[in-house]
Amino acid sequence: MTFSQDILTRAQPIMDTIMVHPFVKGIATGNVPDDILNYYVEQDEHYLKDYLQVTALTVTKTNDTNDIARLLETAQFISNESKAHEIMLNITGHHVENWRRSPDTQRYTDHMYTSAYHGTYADALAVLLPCAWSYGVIGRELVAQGANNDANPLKEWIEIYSPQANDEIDYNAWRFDALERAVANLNDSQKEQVIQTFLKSLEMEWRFWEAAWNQTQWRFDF
Ligand SMILES: Cc1ncc(CO)c(N)n1
Repeated sequence: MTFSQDILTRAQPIMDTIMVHPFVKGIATGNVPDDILNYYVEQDEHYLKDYLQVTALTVTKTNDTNDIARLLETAQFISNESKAHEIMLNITGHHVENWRRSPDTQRYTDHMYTSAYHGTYADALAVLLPCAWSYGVIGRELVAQGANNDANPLKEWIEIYSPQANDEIDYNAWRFDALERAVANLNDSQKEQVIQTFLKSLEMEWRFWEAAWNQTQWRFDF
């Protein structure tokens, strides 16, 4: 079994649970309460800013110029993500107000910074991967279910994240390929560390949906 296959096998139970999360099922039917969409977008604005910065940190951890170029290209996807946010905000009529970063968002972004800053190149790739990979799975599966129909106000949101037939590069395939190369010279315990980093990010993805669904906040105002 390759390293990527091992990761994907261990990721499956978490990914299956994300697919049946009420928020994700709500996206499939186009029914998500406004408060939940607003909370999600407000938190995702924080998240995506940090995602870009951690991508920049990851760039400094490799000397492979092709990987560097690809990482910089993935940062360009951020403009699509702004569109994804606009689709949700058009439904609710909300404008981003820079709400306080929630405990779950803080925990996820702290995990990203810590892994990328203190870890190897492989750790940095692994901490970023579940973000794009899990949304790619959501997009693909919702399109396969026909959820991107004209009656769904989140149709375009789904299509932003689903792989397109005319995509020139399969970035998630490249991400796993880069990770495979990055772990090639690591020993077994270092490899296990990389898998843990990936799976923790994937659980944080589940928590991100869950936090929005439950509108999780800090207990105190300070
Ligand atoms: C939390 C989170 N994970 C993944 C994505 C997809 O890039 C996103 N926009 N937000």
